[in-house]
Amino acid sequence: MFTIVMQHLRGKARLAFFAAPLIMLGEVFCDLQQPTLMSQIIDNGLAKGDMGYVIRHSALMLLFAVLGLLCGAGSGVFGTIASLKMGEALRSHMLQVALENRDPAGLKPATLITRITNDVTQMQNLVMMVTRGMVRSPMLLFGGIVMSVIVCPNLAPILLIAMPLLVIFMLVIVRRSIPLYTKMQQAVDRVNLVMRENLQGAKTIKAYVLEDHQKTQFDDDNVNLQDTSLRAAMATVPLAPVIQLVLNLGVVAALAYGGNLTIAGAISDGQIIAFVNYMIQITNAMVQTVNIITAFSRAITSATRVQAVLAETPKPQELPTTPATPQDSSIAFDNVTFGYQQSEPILDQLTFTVPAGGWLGIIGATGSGKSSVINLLTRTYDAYTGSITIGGADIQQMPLTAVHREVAVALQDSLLFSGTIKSNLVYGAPAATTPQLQAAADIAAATEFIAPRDLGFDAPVEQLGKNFSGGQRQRLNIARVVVPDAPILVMDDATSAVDQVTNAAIKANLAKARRDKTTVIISQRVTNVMDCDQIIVLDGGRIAARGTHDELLTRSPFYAQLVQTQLGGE
Ligand SMILES: Nc1ncnc2c1ncn2[C@@H]1O[C@H](COP(=O)(O)OP(=O)(O)OP(=O)(O)O)[C@@H](O)[C@H]1O
Repeated sequence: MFTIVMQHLRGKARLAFFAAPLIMLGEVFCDLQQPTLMSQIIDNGLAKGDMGYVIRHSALMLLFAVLGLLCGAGSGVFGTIASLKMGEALRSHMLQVALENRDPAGLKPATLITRITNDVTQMQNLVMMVTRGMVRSPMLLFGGIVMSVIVCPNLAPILLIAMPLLVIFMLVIVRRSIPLYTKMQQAVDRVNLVMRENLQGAKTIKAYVLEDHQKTQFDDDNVNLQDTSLRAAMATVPLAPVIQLVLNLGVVAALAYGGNLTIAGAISDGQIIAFVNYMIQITNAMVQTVNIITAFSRAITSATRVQAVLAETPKPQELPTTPATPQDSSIAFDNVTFGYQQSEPILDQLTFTVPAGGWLGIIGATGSGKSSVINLLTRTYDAYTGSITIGGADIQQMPLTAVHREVAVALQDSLLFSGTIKSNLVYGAPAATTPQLQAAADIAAATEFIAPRDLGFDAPVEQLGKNFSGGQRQRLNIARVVVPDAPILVMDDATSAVDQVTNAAIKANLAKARRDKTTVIISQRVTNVMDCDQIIVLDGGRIAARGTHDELLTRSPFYAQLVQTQLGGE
């Protein structure tokens, strides 16, 4: 946990982290002066009727109080800065890990969100408490004990009995509470997951009239969260009252025993009052220590969960000493075999080539492996056998960014981000000009719904593109992928939600814009692939047939059947 905190405290934040406890030492020093000064006022001022002594020492008490206040405020400001900056750096690091992770299966969004928000907040709380309390509490505790023994050694045995009992009690409670806090964080994860699914699937839930069912399920998870939170809180509840009780009994013992000693003339009234005051300071310090330990136990659980996310950091890509550079935009798969789980091959000994400027169509039943081909081409997964080259360059020998510059992919799931149409279209080419955006929108047949909007390309896009229809989102997605004009364009079922007429227009526009540029069309619609130079029919991860549209009509019963079903007698 300390490593994570220190790694994310940089520059001024690290300075603030160390400055806060140092300044806090000033407050502790000032606080520790008060009981002694009070005792001196009673014994040397009031008892002897020396009002000058009383006034001078009262002024000194006031001075220490003001100095202590200033030190406390300064320490608070520095502690807050350290805590906020650490949280900011840690959140941004975790988000970066999540974004760079090439196998998103390891990081489920719901748990990731809880970890980035809730768990980081627990760690921030700890930083805040550590910077203020870590010095204050032990110093007040230690200083209080030392000062009380110095001021009134006769009453020291009371402390020697009370303190060890309290320390043992605290350790037992903390040991019990840590596993409970782990369970509580898991319950928060579960509530987040269910809430996220319900919000995302709101339409489906309504369509199946499942509102009550989903609500009951959510209530169950909520009750579970409440139970675990309550049990975790209950585990630490006895701490403060027990500490208070033991130390109050100590005060009573000090007054009773000390009273007898005063009568016997062994100690003065001022010494008893100072001792009792130090005991109160010790009590406060112990309660603060308990709070810190509770925050520690929560933060340790959170740190473990945060560490699990940071551990997903992709290993830095080992760049080849001489990176391969594609000579052109041709693609070659040579004997490629791949499975998401090693035991189950999804692609089996796949071999095909697309010459530079060629158009390849890939068609096949659902689950036949069409998208997996593209997952390999874009290096989303690397664990395959055989070789894949672009322009003669092995993609394993190319930096990932170079692969992504070569290959632009329009996926079926057209995810838009909140912002404007323009901010979405320039994702792959930040310097794109308005005429370039206009040309891309024309190709994607998106101009017809962009132009009528008051702000045109500056029109707002809501979260996930909710203010556009499914087909419109796909058209914006196609425009976005066309803007950078990559050497290789892949359309993976990218027009599945677009109507037939618009689909035909997009197809014609693309054919014109990318006449001599390598293009791969993956589709369930025969019309989308039938004009390609070469069409591959995939079946269970194997190439069942290949050829032109006319050739496949005779070579592939599956293709012929598709044509018959989709085009009828045409
Ligand atoms: N990330 C993944 N982890 C595990 N298995 C996967 C993953 N992605 C796909 N698969 C499996 O790989 C097989 C091929 O999936 P793929 O998405 O390549 O098929 P597809 O032909 O594109 O299907 P569709 O036309 O339905 O999009 C399927 O059986 C699928 O369940």
